Amino acid sequence: MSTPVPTGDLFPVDQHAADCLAVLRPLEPVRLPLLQALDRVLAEDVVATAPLPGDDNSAMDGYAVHCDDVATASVDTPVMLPVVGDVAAGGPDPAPLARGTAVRIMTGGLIPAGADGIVPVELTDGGVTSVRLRAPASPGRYVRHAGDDVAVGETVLRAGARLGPRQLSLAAAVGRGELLVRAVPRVVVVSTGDEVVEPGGELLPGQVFDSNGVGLTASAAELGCAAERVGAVRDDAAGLAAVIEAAVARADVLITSGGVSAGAFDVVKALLRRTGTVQFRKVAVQPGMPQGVGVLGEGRVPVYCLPGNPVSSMVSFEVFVRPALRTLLGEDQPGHRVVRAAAGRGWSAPAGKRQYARVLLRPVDPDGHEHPDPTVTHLCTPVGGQGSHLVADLSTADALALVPEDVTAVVPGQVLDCLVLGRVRS
Ligand SMILES: Nc1nc2c(c(=O)[nH]1)N[C@H]1C(S)=C(S)[C@@H](COP(=O)(O)OP(=O)(O)OC[C@H]3O[C@@H](n4cnc5c(N)ncnc54)[C@H](O)[C@@H]3O)O[C@H]1N2
Ligand code: MOO
Repeated sequence: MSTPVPTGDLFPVDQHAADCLAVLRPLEPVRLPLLQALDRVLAEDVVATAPLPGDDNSAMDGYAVHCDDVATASVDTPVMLPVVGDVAAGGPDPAPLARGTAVRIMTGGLIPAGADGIVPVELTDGGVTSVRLRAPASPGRYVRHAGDDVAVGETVLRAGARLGPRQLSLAAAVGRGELLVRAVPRVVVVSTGDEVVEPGGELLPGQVFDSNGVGLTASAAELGCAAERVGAVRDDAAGLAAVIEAAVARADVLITSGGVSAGAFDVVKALLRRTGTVQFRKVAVQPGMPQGVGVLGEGRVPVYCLPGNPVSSMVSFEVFVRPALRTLLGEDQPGHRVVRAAAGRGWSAPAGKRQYARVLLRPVDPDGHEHPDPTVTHLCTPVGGQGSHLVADLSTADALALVPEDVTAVVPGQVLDCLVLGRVRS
């Protein structure tokens, strides 16, 4: 892990983000039948071993002809040709077509050698032994050539692609029955705190529902991880140690919330610091200053210890954990989706910390007159409140506006990079 560069006594945001990636180890990929690979991330390049289409074939039901034989055909002067056979899709290789003859051909049927055009059945009398053709054919028209779509040796899907229906269909079309895909990371989320209780019950004075556990687990699941929420664990070192040990045994990634600041009962920090493999630090970020990162157990399972304040835990996930999980998922572009937005109004930011302000986005005027810089696509305005406990305002936000460490006041019109929140998949 990297050595801190001084930012006062705060740890630089980018170094913490780099450490969050450095603790990852790639998971073994698995080979799955196509339909089980839906929504998974491809772990291999898929290369076509045959052209697509595989052969020259007809795009229409009609008649395969020599174009020269029907050059004069029209409604008033139809051309009659003997029909020497039928070609169905999937049928045997047809015999070469002699001049002055036609074959009835179906969509997908192989073009006989010599034939260079198709007359669709609608422009004929549909004859079986002989056919009256009311229109000419032009060479190559309605013929789908071998390799039109995909050439032999072409890479049709690249490792890192998310496999949706169209990608699976393409894999099938080039002849694959199975694909090598990334394993689904098992993510276990452990909430901590004596005051934290199961959502849906009754609250006693001072208690809060486990909103962090729900939000973090849903965030990991939305990315495609197998996410499991462990209900709140009490601030008791022995109990927490047992829960964490069990979680590490079945997890590829462990996320904790709470217990990482300076309080007398911050057991996550107290317990995991003793392992020597988890670093706790105050990161130069708001919200989300207290953070832990490291590995646990013989399997060196990555662990991210996020602060308990609800907005801090969710923003920390977005900034630090989301890119790590997307990397583990094998996505080719695990970074944040960023839009550039001009501030609709000003607001204050803390000195020496990078602020991730919760903002609403709206697209700038599509005529482009609203902002002279064409890379600025949106306007951003802060949601009601920026406090680390304001989950209602967080839920309305579209993005996190990145306010650099040296900015203490965002002025109206200032251009900021904004990390778009919500489902963004490669
Ligand atoms: N003296 C100091 N106090 C604090 C500092 C500091 O540097 N010095 N840092 C502050 C900052 S910034 C943050 S963020 C919080 C982080 O605290 P912890 O990670 O130790 O979290 P807790 O103390 O356990 O809880 C904080 C807050 O969040 C509520 N909480 C906790 N877990 C959940 C949950 N699963 N669902 C919903 N809400 C939860 C908890 O009730 C507390 O209100 O520390 C500051 N203090
Ligand atoms: O840094 Mo804390 O995460 O703002 O409340």
